Amino acid sequence: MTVIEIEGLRKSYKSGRALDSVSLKVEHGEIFGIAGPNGAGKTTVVECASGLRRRDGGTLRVLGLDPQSDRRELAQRIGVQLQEAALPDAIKVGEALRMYASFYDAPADWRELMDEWGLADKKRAGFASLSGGWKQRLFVALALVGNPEVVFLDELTTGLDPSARRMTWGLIRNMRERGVTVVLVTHFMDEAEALCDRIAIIDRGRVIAEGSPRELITKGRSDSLEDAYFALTGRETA
Ligand SMILES: Nc1ncnc2c1ncn2[C@@H]1O[C@H](COP(=O)(O)OP(=O)(O)OP(=O)(O)O)[C@@H](O)[C@H]1O
Repeated sequence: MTVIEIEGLRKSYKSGRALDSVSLKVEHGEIFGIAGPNGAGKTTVVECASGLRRRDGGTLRVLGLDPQSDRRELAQRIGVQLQEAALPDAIKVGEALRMYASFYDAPADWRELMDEWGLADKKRAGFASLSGGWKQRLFVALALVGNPEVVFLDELTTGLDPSARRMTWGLIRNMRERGVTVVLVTHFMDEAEALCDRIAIIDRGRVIAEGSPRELITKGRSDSLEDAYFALTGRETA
C-alpha cells in the first residue's frame, strides 16, 4: 500500500527554487531514506509532506490526505521530528511527553512510551540538562506520542556519538516492526545502508536516483552506498 505519493512537487522561496519537480512514493511499513547535498531540498520535501509548508505546485498525498487542505486530520496521524527542534529549557521530560500527548485525540500512553524509550530515569530532568543523545531520544518519543502511522525524522542522528547513533538505529527499526512507516532524512550513507529499505537521492530540487541500497550501489557501479552517492551526485563531498 502506498502511504506517501508525491508527484511533480514544486516549491520556491524568495531566495530561489528549492524543489523543481520531486516525485516519489513511499510504501507502508518501510524505512524510506532521503539523502542529498546541503540545500538539495530534503527538509522542504518533509515540510511540504507533513503540512508545515505550502507547496507551489504538484500533487501530494499522505495516507490519502492532502497535507495542505487536510492538515488537521493528517496532524493526528503523523509524527514529525525536525532538524534543530527545541523545547523550553525548563520543561521536564515527563511534562513534555504529557503535553504532546494532550495534542492528540487518541494518544499513546506517554508513561509507557517513556519507559520503552529508556526515559523513565530522566522523567524529572529539565530539557536543557539533557545531553544531545537524550534529547534525540525524547524527540523520537515525542514524534511517537500521537500513535502515528507515518513518522518523519530529519537528521535525527546528526551530532550523536557512535553508540547513541547505533542505539537510535535500534529505535527506528522498532518503529518499523510496529508497522510505522518511517521517512528518514540523513547525510550518513552507512546509516542509510543499514536502515533504509529504499532511498531517494535529491539534488538541486530533483530526485536523481531512487532504489534499495543495493540497487543504488549497482546504479553507481560502486562497492558501497557512499561511493555510489558520490558517483550519482557527481560530488566528492556531501
Ligand atoms: N525558509 C526558507 N527561506 C528561504 N529559503 C529557504 C528556506 N528554507 C530553505 N530554503 C532554501 O531552499 C533550498 C533547500 O533547502 P532545504 O533546507 O530544503 O535543503 P536540505 O536538503 O534539507 O539541506 P540541508 O542538508 O543543508 O539540511 C536551499 O537553497 C535553502 O537555502
